Amino acid sequence: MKFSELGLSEDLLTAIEKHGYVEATPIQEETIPLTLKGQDVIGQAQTGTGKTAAFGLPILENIDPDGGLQALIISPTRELAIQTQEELFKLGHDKHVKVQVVYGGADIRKQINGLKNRPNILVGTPGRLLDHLNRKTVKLEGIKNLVLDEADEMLNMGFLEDIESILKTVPDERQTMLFSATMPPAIKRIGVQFMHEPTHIKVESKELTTDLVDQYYVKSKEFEKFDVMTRLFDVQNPQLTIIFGRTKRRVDELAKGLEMRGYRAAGIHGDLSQQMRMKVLRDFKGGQLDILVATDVAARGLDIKDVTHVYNYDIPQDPESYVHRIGRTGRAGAHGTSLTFVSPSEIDYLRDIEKLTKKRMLPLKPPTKEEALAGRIKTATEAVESIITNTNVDMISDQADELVAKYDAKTLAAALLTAAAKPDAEQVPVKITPERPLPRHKGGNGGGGRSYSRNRGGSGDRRGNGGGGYRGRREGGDSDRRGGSRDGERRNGEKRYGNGTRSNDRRGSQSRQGGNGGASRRPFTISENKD
Ligand SMILES: Nc1ncnc2c1ncn2[C@@H]1O[C@H](COP(=O)(O)OP(=O)(O)OP(=O)(O)O)[C@@H](O)[C@H]1O
Repeated sequence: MKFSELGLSEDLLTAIEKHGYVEATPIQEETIPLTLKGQDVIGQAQTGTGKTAAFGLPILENIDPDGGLQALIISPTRELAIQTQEELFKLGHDKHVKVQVVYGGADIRKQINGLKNRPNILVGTPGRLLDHLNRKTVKLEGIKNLVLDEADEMLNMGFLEDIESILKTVPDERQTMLFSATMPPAIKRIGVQFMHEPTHIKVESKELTTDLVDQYYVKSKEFEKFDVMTRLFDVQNPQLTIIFGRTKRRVDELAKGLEMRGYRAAGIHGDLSQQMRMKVLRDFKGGQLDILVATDVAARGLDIKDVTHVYNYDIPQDPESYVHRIGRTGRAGAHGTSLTFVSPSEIDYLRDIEKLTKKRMLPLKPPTKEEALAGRIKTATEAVESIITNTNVDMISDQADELVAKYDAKTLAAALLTAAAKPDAEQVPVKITPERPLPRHKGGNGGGGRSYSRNRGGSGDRRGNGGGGYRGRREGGDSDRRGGSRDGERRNGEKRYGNGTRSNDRRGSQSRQGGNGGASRRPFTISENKD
């Protein structure tokens, strides 16, 4: 359906067109007319289907740019808050709508100065919003529209108290919107208490996850996982990848290990400074990194273009988390692949996920060393071909002549391929501290039977609670349940193989431009439904 049929004004329709949107997505089509009328809405649709614009456009439509603060959007993570601010700013630019973002880990004085400019829409994370409320640097009495983005996350026990405190200061006569791809019934019941006769719009689809993502799993023992993963990289040749780990320590170690093996990788989690978090994300978006290793801090809402693969190095404890993690790929019509490692004792968790998503993951056999090497050489061959295309022979003609006089063509080609393939990289020892597998649980609960008790877990160690209470989170949305993070371990991706140029790096720019269309992603072995 065209946006022009949804009741939006010319100003916004022009902005939407500039933004490159042609047709409204189903969630936009169904919710925009209702929200324009002022109704409370729970909007549920698959990841990457445009929920931000679904709640953002009606808000922008009704904003009076001279009317001060009228809308509040609460986000679970800083990065998501920033992203939402940016999107609404762009869409509302022609209408001169002022959109500000406040989040933890950033200079509060700058935010206070910004707030003096009387924004119309405020996007924020709960902790920092509360901070501003306590300092009286923000007043919410003019709020007409309230959005809890990633609503189930916002209403889980880690955030609920903060949300309740914030909502006490927002007028009751407001429009409230909850949006998420997942909405467990127990959480929805909590949310409804903050709403007035809401309509639940659930974009019906057979599955909860988008069918644009091919979902695989690999059975693997804890100590084998790292090598299996890098072998999978060799055969799959992923272009832009997010790896999710369970703890901050895990994320640090994986990022470091990948760098040691020559990959351009960096980690992101809640113990890093906000500056570092933003730098890592910027580098990933800008092509300076090929692999982002993350805790669940990056699982919700982040919209990064062209992520081709999501790897769950650790299977998530709750099925909803899986939906959001793999939803970082397969967005806005693009295609993606996800792969989840599962230890033999964690298989019940996998089945729980499948019950929630109503989709089977396909089992995948770990590639052998030989298959991995073949994958590396294939990628290296493509890299060499690209180097040849871009080589200016005249520039190093004399040295080239010398080499040609000394060696035969095959030796030269093999040397070039070896340099590009770095077959020794797999030998670089990488030690990843073993994590205990998730506690066994009997008779999968299908994602519906967890108790959303009011225990507030904070950021402590949640392991071993057997999935009883929903996990607790603090600002930053980091679900890390254990400490042990090591700040600043991230190193420059080129260090280890530093004498090569970046374009010589097989994980480098070549692999990003290559556009291999998935052809080189295929050759890995699929053994159908062994479990
Ligand atoms: N009507 C549209 N046409 C084309 N692209 C769109 C449209 N609406 C949104 N998009 C784009 O689709 C991508 C995903 O949108 P968005 O981030 O809002 O998804 P989401 O449903 O909120 O996902 P998640 O559940 O992961 O938060 C964004 O890049 C956005 O700009």
